[in-house]
Amino acid sequence: MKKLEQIPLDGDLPSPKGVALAILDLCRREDATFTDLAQLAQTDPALAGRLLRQANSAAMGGGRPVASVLEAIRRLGLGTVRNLALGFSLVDQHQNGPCQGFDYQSFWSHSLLMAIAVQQFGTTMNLGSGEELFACGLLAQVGRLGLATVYPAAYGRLLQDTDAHSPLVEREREHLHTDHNELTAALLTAWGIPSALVEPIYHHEAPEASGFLAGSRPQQLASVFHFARCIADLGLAPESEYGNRSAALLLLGGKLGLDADALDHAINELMPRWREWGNLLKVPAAALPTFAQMSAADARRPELSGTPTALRVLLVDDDATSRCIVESVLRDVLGHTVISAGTGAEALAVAVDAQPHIVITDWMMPGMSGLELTHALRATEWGQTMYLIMLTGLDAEDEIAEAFEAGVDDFLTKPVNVRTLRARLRAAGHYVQLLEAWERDRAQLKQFAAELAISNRRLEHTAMTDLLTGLPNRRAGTDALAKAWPAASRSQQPLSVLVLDIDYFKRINDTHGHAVGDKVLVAVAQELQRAARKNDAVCRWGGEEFLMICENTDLKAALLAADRLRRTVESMKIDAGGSPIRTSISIGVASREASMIDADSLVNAADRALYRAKESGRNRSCIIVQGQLRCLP
Ligand SMILES: Nc1nc2c(ncn2[C@@H]2O[C@H](COP(=O)(O)OP(=O)(O)OP(=O)(O)O)[C@@H](O)[C@H]2O)c(=O)[nH]1
Repeated sequence: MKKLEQIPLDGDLPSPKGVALAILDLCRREDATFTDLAQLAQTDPALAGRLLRQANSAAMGGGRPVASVLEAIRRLGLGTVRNLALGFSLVDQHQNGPCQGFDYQSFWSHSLLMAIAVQQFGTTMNLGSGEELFACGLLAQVGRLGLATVYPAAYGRLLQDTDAHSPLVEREREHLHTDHNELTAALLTAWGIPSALVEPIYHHEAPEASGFLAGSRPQQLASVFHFARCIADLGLAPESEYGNRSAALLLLGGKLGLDADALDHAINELMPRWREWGNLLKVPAAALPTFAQMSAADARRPELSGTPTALRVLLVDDDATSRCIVESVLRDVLGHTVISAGTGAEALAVAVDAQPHIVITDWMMPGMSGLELTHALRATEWGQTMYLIMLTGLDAEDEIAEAFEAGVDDFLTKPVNVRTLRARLRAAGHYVQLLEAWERDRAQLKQFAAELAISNRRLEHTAMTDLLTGLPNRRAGTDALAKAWPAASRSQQPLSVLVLDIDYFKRINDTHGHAVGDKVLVAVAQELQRAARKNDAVCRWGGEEFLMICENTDLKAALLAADRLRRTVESMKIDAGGSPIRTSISIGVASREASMIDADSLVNAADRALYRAKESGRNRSCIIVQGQLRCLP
C-alpha cells in the first residue's frame, strides 16, 4: 500500500468539510469531551439526525432508545462519531461531480448497501463495532470517488471504455499509475482510520491474495468486506445478472458458514434498512425481489400460456397478407400466442422483450433478411435457445442448406400448409419442453453445488476447529505453521511461536470436577484469543496446552507478548458457578533460527522453554536462544 504523498494525483481529493471537518479536528484533541462533540454535531441538524438514527439502529442491541445527540454520541463513541461524520460529509458533498463516466448516485447507493451489509455480517461474526464497520463500509471504495475527482476526464474515459477486458484496477494502474484500492487505503489512513481496518479494506476485492493467515481477524475482515461488496454488486446489478450473482453469493456465504436460508433471511433484512438510509442520505436504493427470487432468476423463463402445448411464436414476414393468414392459423387453429413483425429489425427489438419460444421468419425481406435475422439472434445469449423456422420458396435446396448453416432449426415452404405447420410446431414444442426441463435441472444442479460447497465448508470448519473452545485445533495450527515457516524463510522475516500451558490444571479438575475444568479451559482460551494481537494465531494444541504463531515477530516482541498474556491470565477471575477460580499459565517462547530445519524444530524449542518455565516454578515465560534457556520474571 502506498502512502498518500507517494500517489501521483493532479487535483484536490475528496475531504470532509464544515461541521464534519470541525469534528475531525476536535477528535484529534486529547481533551475532547462528549459534550463538546454534541454541541458541535447539533449545529448540523442532518448530521445530528443521522447520528441518532445510527445510535438507535437495531445493531445497537435493542437497548433503551436514545433521544438526545449527547446520549447518541456517548453510545456510539468518539471514534465512530468521527468516522460517521466523515462518511456523511462526503456523501453530501459528492452527490454529483465533474467525471462524466462516473455515476455518483450509484456509487453512493452501492457504498451504502455495502456499509449496511458489513455492519450486519461483521457484527454477527464479532469483528468489531457495527457502527465503525458501517462507516468503513461506506468509505471502502472511496478511492474510486477520489480518482473521479482528481482525474475527471481520464477516469471518465477509462470507465466508459467498453472494449477493455482487463480488470479496472489494472487499467487504473496503467493509465493513472495508481488504483482505487491504493487511494482508498491512503485516504482512510490520512483520515485516521486504524490500519487494522485499512489493510483488510485494501485487500477486500481479492481477499484470497491478501496473504492474511487463514482464520485471522484481518482475513475474516477482508472476507466480510468482500462479501458485503458482492451483496452491494447484486443490489445494483441488472435483473439478467441476478441468477449468477446470487449463486456466487451462496458460495461465498457458505464460506462464512451461512446456508441458503440464513443468507436469504439476512439479505432480506438488509434491504429495508438500505432504503431507510437511502432516504436519510438522499441516495437511491432500489426495491428488490427477495434473495430466493433472485437466486431462481436464471431458471425463470416466461411461463407457457394456456395449454401446455401453447407456445409464444414470433412471426416475421413483410407481406401483410401472408402474415395474417399464418398468424390466424397459429392463433385460432393451433392455439399459440403470436407476436408479429413486418421487418427483421422490428423482430429483433420485439424478441428481446417477448423472448418467444419459436421464431418463424420469411427469408426475403427488405432491410434485414431472414438469414441476417437468424445470424443476429444466434449471436445473442438469449437467442441461442430459440427455435428458428425459416420460410422458403419451393425448390430451394441450396437456400435451405445455407439457412441451416446460419443456425435455423427447421424450414417450411410457402405457401404454408396447415397440417405441415401443426406437425412442425409439435416438434418445436417438444424441443421447448426439453429445453425447459434442462433449464430446471441446471438451476437445481446449481443449487446443489452451492449447498455442497456450504456443507464442505462446514465440514472443513469442523475438522479445523476445537469443539470445546472454538479455537482452531492442532490440525489448523499445523497447517498455519506449514505456511508460515516457508514464508518466513523466503522473506527472511522473523517467526516466533509460544507454547502456553495452564498450570496445575489437573488440580482444578480434581478439586472442582471435569465440567468446571472445561469451563476454565474455555475461559482461558477466549481470553488468550481476545488478548492476542490481531495478526497472531492462537490454537488449542492439545489438552490444556495452546500454541500461538507470531509471524513477523522477533524473540523480544514475542517474549513481551508472552508476558502480557501470562499476566492477563493471572489476573482472571473465572466464574464457573461457585467462587471465582484463579489460574495461571507457563509459556515457552522460541524464534526461528538459522540452525532449525523445520517448523517442528521451532515448536520443539518452545516446548523445551515451556518445560523450563514449569520447572522454575510456573506462571512464568521462558525463552530459548541457540539452546540457551532464560526465564522471566
Ligand atoms: N476438564 C478437562 N481436562 C482436561 C482436558 N484435556 C486435558 N485435561 C486434563 O488436564 C490435566 C493435565 O494435567 P498434567 O499434564 O498433569 O498437568 P497440570 O496438572 O496442568 O500440571 P502442570 O502442567 O505441570 O502445571 C490432566 O488431568 C488432563 O486430564 C479437557 O479437555 N478438559
